[in-house]
Amino acid sequence: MSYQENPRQDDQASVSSGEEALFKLAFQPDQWALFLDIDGTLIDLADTPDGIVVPPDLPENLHHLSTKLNGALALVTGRALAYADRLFVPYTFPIAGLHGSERRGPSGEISRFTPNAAFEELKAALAREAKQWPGVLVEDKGAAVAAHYRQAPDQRETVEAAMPRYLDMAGPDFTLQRGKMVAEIRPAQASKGHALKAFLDETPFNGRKPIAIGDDVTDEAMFRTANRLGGHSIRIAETPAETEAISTLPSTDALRAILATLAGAGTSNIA
Ligand SMILES: O=P(O)(O)OC[C@H]1O[C@H](O[C@H]2O[C@H](CO)[C@@H](O)[C@H](O)[C@H]2O)[C@H](O)[C@@H](O)[C@@H]1O
Ligand SMILES: [Mg+2]
Repeated sequence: MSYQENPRQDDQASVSSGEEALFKLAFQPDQWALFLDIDGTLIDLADTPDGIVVPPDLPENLHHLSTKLNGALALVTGRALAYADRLFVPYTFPIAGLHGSERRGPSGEISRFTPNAAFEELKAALAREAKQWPGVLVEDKGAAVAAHYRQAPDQRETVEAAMPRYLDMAGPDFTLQRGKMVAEIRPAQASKGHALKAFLDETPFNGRKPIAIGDDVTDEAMFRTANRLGGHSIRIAETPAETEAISTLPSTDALRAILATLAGAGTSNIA
């Protein structure tokens, strides 16, 4: 397994940094909280949003790891909360969806942004126009809407040209979020960084230092927050990526292998 450090150091130092950061969970399970992005981090990317495959042992490994951290493990995703929940049945975790616009804390209480009727019309208009963009998929996520061009990279410019128009229609409560082969309009007031901080204000996350792991532009906000709070941040990146994450891991496989080890270690806690 190889790691890259940001800023780059020699390979051995990078390996130590990345692996050591995660193994802090094992040696100090009452001092750390884990924040995990989903697509491109826990789960391999696929051609379409619905094409992802959840590795069969992943939900249970996360459940065991969460138990060892006394529940201080949260998912922080751009997916809609309800969709993300379905990926990990029978387990549920504290979770932030739509890049932090909806959140279910450890108590089970859900807070979310509710768009007005005009946003429904906007989504319908985007879906209609996208029918003229061969291969582009529109994903209705409730309070957000994404236009995916992974299956039609030649449509990128068309999508990029159109989305600011839809953002204007959506108004100041919304922002344009870019991601991997996707542009989406989502509520502006939230971010993954704010979501991470909100979790840390609640039991059992409070008093712990965060480790945030992600793979995309939207995750940079939680990397910054984790770094600022004295925690650690790890970006999943097969190739060098511009990031504020303190270290990187080369693949979802590499991360899942470490999480599986952490999940399996010990009985009552990780140590
Ligand atoms: O914050 P995340 O959990 O990483 O979610 C980010 C977006 O993930 C999904 O889109 C991405 O993954 C798809 C499946 O692999 C892929 O086809 C697409 O190109 C990627 O952009 C999801 O569909 C989005 O709603 C999330 O915002
Ligand atoms: Mg991701």
